Amino acid sequence: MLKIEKLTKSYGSGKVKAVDHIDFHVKPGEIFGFLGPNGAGKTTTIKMIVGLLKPDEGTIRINDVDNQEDPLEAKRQFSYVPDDHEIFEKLKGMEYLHFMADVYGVGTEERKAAMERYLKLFEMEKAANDPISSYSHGMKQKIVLIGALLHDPQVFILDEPMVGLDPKSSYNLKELMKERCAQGKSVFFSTHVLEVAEKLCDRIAIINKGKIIAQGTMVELKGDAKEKESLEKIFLELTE
Ligand SMILES: Nc1ncnc2c1ncn2[C@@H]1O[C@H](COP(=O)(O)OP(=O)(O)OP(=O)(O)O)[C@@H](O)[C@H]1O
Repeated sequence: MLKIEKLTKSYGSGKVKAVDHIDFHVKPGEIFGFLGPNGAGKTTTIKMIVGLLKPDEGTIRINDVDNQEDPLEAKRQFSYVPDDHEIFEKLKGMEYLHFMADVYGVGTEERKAAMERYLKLFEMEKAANDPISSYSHGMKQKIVLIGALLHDPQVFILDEPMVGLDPKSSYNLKELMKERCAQGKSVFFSTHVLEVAEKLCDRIAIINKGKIIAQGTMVELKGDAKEKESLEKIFLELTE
């Protein structure tokens, strides 16, 4: 569903190798966590997957569509929730949602039902009529999440999605991730919250200095580590 092979990206004419020949495969029905210390290469990887950065080498297939050969079709296969919220602040929440639904060609009835469901779930019904410029960080995160869910993507890609969400919204997002996976869709997200990754993810990859240093289920990762304990201990041991 999301297949990454030999993906590589350098900045500053090759001086900083941010991502160095990484491979991973997110299967249908899987929640896949992407972990790593600050500056490890997570956001660079995600930006290549969603088409915001051009890889130096490697391939990215989203739902069997190569994102360099057919970028438009590849973009129809996923939704992306970035870690910064560079959205149209002058729009009202509702206007932004209609814009997103238009971009993805979501029909009138379908968008109405999805908006009703997700605005209620994230307690944004009233705020949807206010300009996004008046929103808190968490509210911006929620409107971006709702916009990303409207076209019911096969692959849901999120960069640090829990940051700024209150406990209830964070819980609801985790439940939504599980629901999507039960429907055979995939979720790929980066996080620094190891407890969330440990509880939620079917599989995890740990990236450090641009290279994937461990990958697998929690059981498999524990098998690789000296300390057969928490993901936190495994993470600290592998990235030290
Ligand atoms: N636009 C850029 N120009 C030059 N170097 C960059 C640029 N963006 C990222 N880098 C460098 O690439 C490396 C990987 O950065 P990246 O943002 O992908 O890491 P990250 O794992 O997402 O980090 P964090 O957890 O801190 O968000 C770092 O060394 C970073 O300094």
